[in-house]
Amino acid sequence: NPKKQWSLNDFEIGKPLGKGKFGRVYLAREVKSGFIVALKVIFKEQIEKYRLHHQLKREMEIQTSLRHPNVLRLYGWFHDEERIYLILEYAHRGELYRELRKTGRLSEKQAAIYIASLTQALAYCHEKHVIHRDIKPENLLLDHEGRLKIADFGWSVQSRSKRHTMCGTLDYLAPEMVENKAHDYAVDNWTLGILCYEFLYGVPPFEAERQTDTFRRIMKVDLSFPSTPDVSAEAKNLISQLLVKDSSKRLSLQKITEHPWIIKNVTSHDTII
Ligand SMILES: Cc1cc(Nc2nc(/C=C/c3ccccc3)nc3cc(N4CCN(C)CC4)ccc23)n[nH]1
Repeated sequence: NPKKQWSLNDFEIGKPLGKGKFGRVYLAREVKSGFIVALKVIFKEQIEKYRLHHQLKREMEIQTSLRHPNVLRLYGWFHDEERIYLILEYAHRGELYRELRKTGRLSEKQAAIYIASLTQALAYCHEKHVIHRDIKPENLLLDHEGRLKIADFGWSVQSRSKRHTMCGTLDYLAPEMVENKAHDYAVDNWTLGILCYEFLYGVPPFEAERQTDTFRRIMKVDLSFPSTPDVSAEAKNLISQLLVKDSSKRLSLQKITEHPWIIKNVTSHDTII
């Protein structure tokens, strides 16, 4: 229940799942119910040192308010002297990018299912005036049914106006973000194009040795499709309609769900549950 005041005594802490910038994430079990969660522990001095108090507060408000099958739940939080604890939904199959590294790349059907799930999650976030801005494989988790969950709303913002803040690694950033220009919801549409390419080819489209080269390739939208693996024309068509420099010309989330490649590969039951 959301109003309960949680404390560390309510949980048995399990193995560490990963280490983020500001603390670690642990497997944990709520003692009374036996309910499994992921407990994200953040050190207050780290937050104060980088003056991220307001950003963390915003991440928590945003993630608490979002309820969608493809958005990782933030059930609640508590703090003690030195740390803040976020009680997060546990995704049993871990990080999507590890699956991507293991298999190299995904089948067109699997890639389309993930893109359709992400599109539905983003459409939900955008109607709640939330731009995620940092969708990348590291922020995508898989639950026990292999359903995709967007995690880590650290860089998302409640937005009614244009945003001007720099964030994230370059590979996934839209030109207007890389140029530090005003940007809006359409940055997430660009990122869907990046992810779709990476799901199918195993690497992001503008990858380069040095960040300056990635920057240049993004600004030029220097997009090319290798001859192998052999990727369908529909998939390339969708990617080409998302990786468009003019953000107003990118395919809308609605149009993505209606795209032939999505229709062909995703029967609705895969993503609706
Ligand atoms: C918030 C959250 C995480 C989570 N689940 C998992 N997170 C992370 C790695 C997490 C992490 C956290 C911070 C920084 C880096 C990684 N790794 C996981 C690895 C998992 N396994 C079980 C399945 N195995 C095949 C691979 C290892 C399962 C769940 C994981 N659910 N909810």
